[in-house]
Amino acid sequence: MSESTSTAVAPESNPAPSTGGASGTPMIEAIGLSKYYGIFAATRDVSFTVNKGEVVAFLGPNGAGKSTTMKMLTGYLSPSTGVAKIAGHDMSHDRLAGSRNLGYLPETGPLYPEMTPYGLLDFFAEARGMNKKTKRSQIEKVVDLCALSSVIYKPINKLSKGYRQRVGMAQALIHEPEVLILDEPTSGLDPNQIRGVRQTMTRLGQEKTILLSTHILQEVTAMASRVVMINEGRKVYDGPIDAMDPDGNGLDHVFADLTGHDPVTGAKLVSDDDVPKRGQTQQVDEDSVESLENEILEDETTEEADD
Ligand SMILES: Nc1ncnc2c1ncn2[C@@H]1O[C@H](COP(=O)(O)OP(=O)(O)OP(=O)(O)O)[C@@H](O)[C@H]1O
Repeated sequence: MSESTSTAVAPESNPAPSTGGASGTPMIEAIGLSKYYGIFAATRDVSFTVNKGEVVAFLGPNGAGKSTTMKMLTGYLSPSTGVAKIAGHDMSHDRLAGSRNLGYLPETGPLYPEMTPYGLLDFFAEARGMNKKTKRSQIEKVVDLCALSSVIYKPINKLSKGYRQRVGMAQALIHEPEVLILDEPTSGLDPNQIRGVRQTMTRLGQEKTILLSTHILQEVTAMASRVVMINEGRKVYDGPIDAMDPDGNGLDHVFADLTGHDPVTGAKLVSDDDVPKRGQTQQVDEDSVESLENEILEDETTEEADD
């Protein structure tokens, strides 16, 4: 796995995408991604890059816009503005080529819950154009990797959440993609299942480029080397985990700080627009300052004339 090469500190409200180091090949690129539902912005101008071999945790509280960003990256949702690229392919215009390199685990788990894991994997392998022999060996491989052999012929909707999640993972891996986008892969699992998924991810992280969303902070240190964090649709941090907490207050504290919450009570402290971005000094709108100065000047001139 390559070292993280991103900048430690984030960004202004309208940042250029992080391009990583000179040798890094960008495999996942979010370039100014915004998604509007009416006037509500689910994400606002989100930009970041994940280079080949990186494992990046995509952090944020509930409703921050993680799934929306991931859906845009995978081509399941069209961005209102911005561009999503997988392995260099624009997912709005060249989704098929991008999808060849991509495995996606949606937050909702595998599609077609009435099928069996075997039926589902066979269906996706077929759709990916595999011949009989390749299909059989790929199914065996992912069933083994995701420890699914005991449930392979049971309907997916009768499986526990942990097994369903593993079926989703197997489906994402069936065509050996270089890039994995995993939306909360451990959500709703018990501690043993979480350990299992983390082990699988650690193994996969040796050779793949992974973006995984979570709001579990332990997950971050266990699996990723870098963090991209969003809050209420905006990117608030992009950098290595080590640089997130320079004062040693703990990741819980940093998470609260970056999302404008009290680190002790968890209560929301300020409106999103007032939450400072890490490394961002308060921006002064020079146009407003100038117009305010002009107004004051006009007032003073009028007063002088009145005198
Ligand atoms: N189709 C939609 N129409 C309107 N609003 C939506 C739609 N989809 C998502 N949203 C809103 O966009 C915001 C971001 O949602 P999103 O699911 O991306 O957040 P998330 O970070 O993945 O949250 P969670 O951790 O709870 O899964 C939320 O306020 C959500 O209610």
